[in-house]
Amino acid sequence: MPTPPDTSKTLKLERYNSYLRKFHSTKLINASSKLLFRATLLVALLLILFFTISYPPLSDNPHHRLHRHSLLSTSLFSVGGGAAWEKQVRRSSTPRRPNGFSVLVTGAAGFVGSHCSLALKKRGDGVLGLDNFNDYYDPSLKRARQNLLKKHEVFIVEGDLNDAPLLSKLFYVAPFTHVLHLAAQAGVRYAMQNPQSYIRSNIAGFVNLLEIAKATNPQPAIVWASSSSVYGLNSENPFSEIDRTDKPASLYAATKKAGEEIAHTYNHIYGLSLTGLRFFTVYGPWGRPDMAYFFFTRDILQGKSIEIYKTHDQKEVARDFTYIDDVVKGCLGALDTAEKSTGSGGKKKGPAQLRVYNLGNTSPVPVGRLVSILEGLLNTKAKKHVITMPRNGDVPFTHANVTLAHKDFGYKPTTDLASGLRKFVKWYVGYYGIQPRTKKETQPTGDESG
Ligand SMILES: O=C(O)[C@H]1O[C@H](OP(=O)(O)OP(=O)(O)OC[C@H]2O[C@@H](n3ccc(=O)[nH]c3=O)[C@H](O)[C@@H]2O)[C@H](O)[C@@H](O)[C@H]1O
Repeated sequence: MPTPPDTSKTLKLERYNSYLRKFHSTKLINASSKLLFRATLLVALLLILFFTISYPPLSDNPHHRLHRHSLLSTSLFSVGGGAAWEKQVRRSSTPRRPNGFSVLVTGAAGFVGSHCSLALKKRGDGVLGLDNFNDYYDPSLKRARQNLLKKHEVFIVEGDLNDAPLLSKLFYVAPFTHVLHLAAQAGVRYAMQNPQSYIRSNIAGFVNLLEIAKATNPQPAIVWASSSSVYGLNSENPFSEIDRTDKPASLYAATKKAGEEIAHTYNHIYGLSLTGLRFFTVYGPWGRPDMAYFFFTRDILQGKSIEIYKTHDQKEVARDFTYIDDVVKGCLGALDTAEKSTGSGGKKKGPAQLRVYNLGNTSPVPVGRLVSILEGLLNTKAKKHVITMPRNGDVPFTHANVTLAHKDFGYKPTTDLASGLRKFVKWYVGYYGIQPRTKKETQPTGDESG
């Protein structure tokens, strides 16, 4: 019988191989588990880091518990410009003086907005600007104002009042104590060309801002720009805050009047502290090119004719022109005396302050006189064309009684039209690089009337 083959060696070898296979697969599993564990840990750490930078703990920022919910529910972590952007928002809005304010200034690249932002920043308040840089007038002027503010460390976020996620994010990132709401569609006559823009900015945008502000915790106090135009066809003289304002002459005026009523509602339901300021034809350096004193200056210098309105009963049209520095003092006075809102997170806790003030110059000047002052300052005779005021929403005259603003925060305008226009013209020729004309160069031209 043949001897059976010796399998003991083969068996041993197989057992050994199987042991080796088991050993290697266990090692492989261990290694991949370790790798998976480390990767998970890294991702977790990165996530923690991201949320810590983007959203400080609520205990650090009690301002917006509600907004955390809305931000999460609508996936708004991506709103704004990331961590560096948020840092800029925080830095700009943080006050540098003890008990300083943190103010959101809407319309910060605008005329009144840029002046107020600088004044607040200079005294140590935190200021964050918001502006949509629309092209109602030359946006390069708004960019120039933005650059000026940047030099003074005021950051302007580019965005629209109607952008609720953006506003929520700003209120979440920066605990504003105050809002100075100056963003608006301005201009009386333009309302006939583009009525919807007045509804979008002055009504829908304002309501959007109030909706966000009322939901914050604590709510900010709000000071906002109303207008002398709310007096409309009022015939009381001078205009006092207790006079009727139910006869607006333009859609612009109607939207500002609507703003005052909307302010009443948010004060009544939610306890928001609201102060409306009725500005009277504000003028000065860095002003608005759509306003008469500004484009009269441009047209006089370019030798173009200008139209001076007279009333339907052949009287001169007059305005209570108010110099920007006086208005800025009024805005800061209103902010300083604004009481805290009483509501929190959308619930009213008690009665809150609701105010309206005239901010005018108390001294109306006919438009013809304004033109004479400009002619003197520019050493140039204007080509005047006097016409009956078109039916464009203009009112014949404005005249402010400022007793209330004086009593409550010491408002006292100190700049007459001639001194204010001198400062404006100095800025204008400097900004546009115009060589001032000497008396000899002046070309006398006859006044044209029509
Ligand atoms: O107080 C306000 O609440 C408003 O003030 C400003 O409106 P107004 O007082 O109408 O200023 P502005 O247009 O400069 O006309 C000045 C004068 O020139 C007359 N005017 C105007 C144009 C023209 O071609 N000829 C002319 O005689 C005109 O009849 C008027 O008498 C802001 O623009 C407005 O946004 C709002 O803030």
